[in-house]
Amino acid sequence: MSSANKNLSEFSTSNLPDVSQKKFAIVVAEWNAEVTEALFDGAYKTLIENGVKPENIVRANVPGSYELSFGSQVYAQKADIDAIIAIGCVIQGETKHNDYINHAVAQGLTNVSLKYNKPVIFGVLTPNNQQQALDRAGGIHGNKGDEAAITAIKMLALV
Ligand SMILES: Nc1c(NC[C@H](O)[C@H](O)[C@H](O)CO)[nH]c(=O)[nH]c1=O
Ligand SMILES: CC(=O)[C@@H](O)COP(=O)(O)O
Repeated sequence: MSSANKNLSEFSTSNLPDVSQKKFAIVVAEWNAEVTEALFDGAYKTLIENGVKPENIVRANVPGSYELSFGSQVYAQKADIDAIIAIGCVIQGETKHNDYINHAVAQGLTNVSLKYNKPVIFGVLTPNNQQQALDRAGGIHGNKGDEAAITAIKMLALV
């Protein structure tokens, strides 16, 4: 389906669970920081807007998206962390390097989530170019960070 001129991050905030006592870790890749900082800002803002207390949000940085799996695992094994949001942006280059990163981090985050029985949200953009990334980090297609935060909250209704 074409994504032209659509906000790809539209979501419902009805029937969200009470997360006033829930603690979130946001793990942020430093590669493409202009994009990942915008995604983090969106995720943080959305968590707060939907009932999460500032003191219950912890942030950690990792060098690149490939390291998001390990960074997320560090927090998933902490008893007081209820959900993890992994933020990254992997922009296609000349080689297949981005494909390997994307597949590794998608599978890695899934593995962490299942191993520790906690929501680990895939807040990683995989654009073909910088503009596509900016469009999805507060641009014409919304902010994937907002979407990742709502997803984390919704998943806590299950556990
Ligand atoms: N090119 C991008 C990278 N590359 C770095 C890797 O994520 C990783 O840190 C390195 O391979 C060492 O393990 N990372 C991104 O997040 N985004 C990119 O566009
Ligand atoms: C996705 C990346 O790691 C990127 O820096 C790789 O670029 P290239 O495929 O041109 O080496």
